[in-house]
Amino acid sequence: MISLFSHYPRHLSIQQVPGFLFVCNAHGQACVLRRRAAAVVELWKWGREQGVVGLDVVKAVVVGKEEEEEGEGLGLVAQRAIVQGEDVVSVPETLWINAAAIDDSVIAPFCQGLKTPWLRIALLLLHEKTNPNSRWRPYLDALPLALDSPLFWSNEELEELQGTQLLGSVAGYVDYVEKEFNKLFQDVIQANPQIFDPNVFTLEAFLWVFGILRSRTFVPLTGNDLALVPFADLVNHGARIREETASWVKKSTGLFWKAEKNTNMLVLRAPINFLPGEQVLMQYGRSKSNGELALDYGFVEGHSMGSSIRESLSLTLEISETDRFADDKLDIAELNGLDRSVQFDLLRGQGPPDTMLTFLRLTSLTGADAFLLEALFRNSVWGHLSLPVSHDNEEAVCLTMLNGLQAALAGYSTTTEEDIDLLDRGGLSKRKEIAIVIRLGEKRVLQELQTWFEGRMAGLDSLEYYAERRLRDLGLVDDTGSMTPWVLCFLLP
Ligand SMILES: C[S@@+](CC[C@H](N)C(=O)[O-])C[C@H]1O[C@@H](n2cnc3c(N)ncnc32)[C@H](O)[C@@H]1O
Repeated sequence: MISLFSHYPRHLSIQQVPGFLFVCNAHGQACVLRRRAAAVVELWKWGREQGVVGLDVVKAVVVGKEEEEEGEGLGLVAQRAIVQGEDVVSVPETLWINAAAIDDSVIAPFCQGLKTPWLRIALLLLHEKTNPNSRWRPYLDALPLALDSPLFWSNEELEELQGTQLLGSVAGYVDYVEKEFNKLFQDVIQANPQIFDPNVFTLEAFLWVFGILRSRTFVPLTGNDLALVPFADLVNHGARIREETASWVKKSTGLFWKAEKNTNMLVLRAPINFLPGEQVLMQYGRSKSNGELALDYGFVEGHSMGSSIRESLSLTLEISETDRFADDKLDIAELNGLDRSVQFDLLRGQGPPDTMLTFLRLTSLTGADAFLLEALFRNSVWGHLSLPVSHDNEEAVCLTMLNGLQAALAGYSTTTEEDIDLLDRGGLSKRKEIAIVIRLGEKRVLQELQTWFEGRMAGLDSLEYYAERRLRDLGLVDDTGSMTPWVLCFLLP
């Protein structure tokens, strides 16, 4: 038995807290943007005082129309021509919100046992947010309050994601944040209410910080070096940026013989040329799927972009524990760097990956083909499985996939045609459009796979299988598949 698709709850219960953290309607969005645009004036003043370089090269503005819910929020616009590779803005580490800032803060003693970098930063960010005299005040005032990642959608909005893998990921992320928060609440917050007001350090607030960190931090300031960098985090994503070179670059400045004067800078480097008045953009990740873009940043590259590279889906296949050959199959999988359960990333337009087909043949191996599982074949079996093994095995692979694909497609509440029609008609809210682009993309990948496996099923009789290949390798059949004359002589009475 193969478990094809991970099953996730279809309905989630994610509470949205009205008020200071989340303001979610279109009108609220416009107000928030106006407030943020005003806060940016103070931010620029603060940045100049604090030694940020390049604040005359770019200006922060509301991108698109303020009243438009669909906009990109704030963005950086070039005030003069900027050339590819130029250091646009450089922000000294003294302004970053990172591990070093925590060490300098009153909350440092409470963070000592905390291993997870984002939780430590969450504590600092929320602590500073409630401090009117915070040294990051102008930055904190310019941060968005509402985020469009599905982590922050209402249940009604999440309904639009019914059947999608993204919905499962949303549930997984919320669950993760909740577990981390509960532990932190017990170990740190509850025990120190004089420092961490339990009315401020709530699950909703942590989810907001989680969303802020996922949407505003970039390599190399991720993982253990996680840092929020004011100014540099105002750069938006440009689908047209094809360059893979990093736009966030960490630089050490100063004189090497005056080591104590050295300071780290985060440089926002131009990935391409920008004309005066053009928005300065970076590439958030060429290999990110629309699902990942939605989860991390709250936007997708829509179907109008005419590109399918963002349409993808992960498929988890596994060796059933009840399979009588499970141990041998697992042994072979492990010998080839895989596990009992393997996740495959499927991209639109690319068909099933070769490793997935090989793994599927392994999981489906049974009956007369099971001789390939014998120890004698242990080192060569993976190579044999990379090509069709037998009619029965290949048929089992196709049937398993087709059944799984059909079940997955049945989980969506709309058809591809309905989704395309909705997108073509337009007038959708930002979140609804994200949901439609996601479910359409997933369905297209699934349907493409369906077509591929149906085609394979129809052509089972014309495939070459292990037995024929073996005869050919031994020179017992020629390239056309006919028995060589001496074998025929031997076989004929
Ligand atoms: C690093 S911040 C960039 C600054 C942000 N626009 C702001 O208002 O503060 C990333 C966020 O900007 C928005 N964003 C960036 N690029 C976008 C794009 N191409 N389309 C829509 N929204 C975008 C998303 O809300 C994303 O989560």
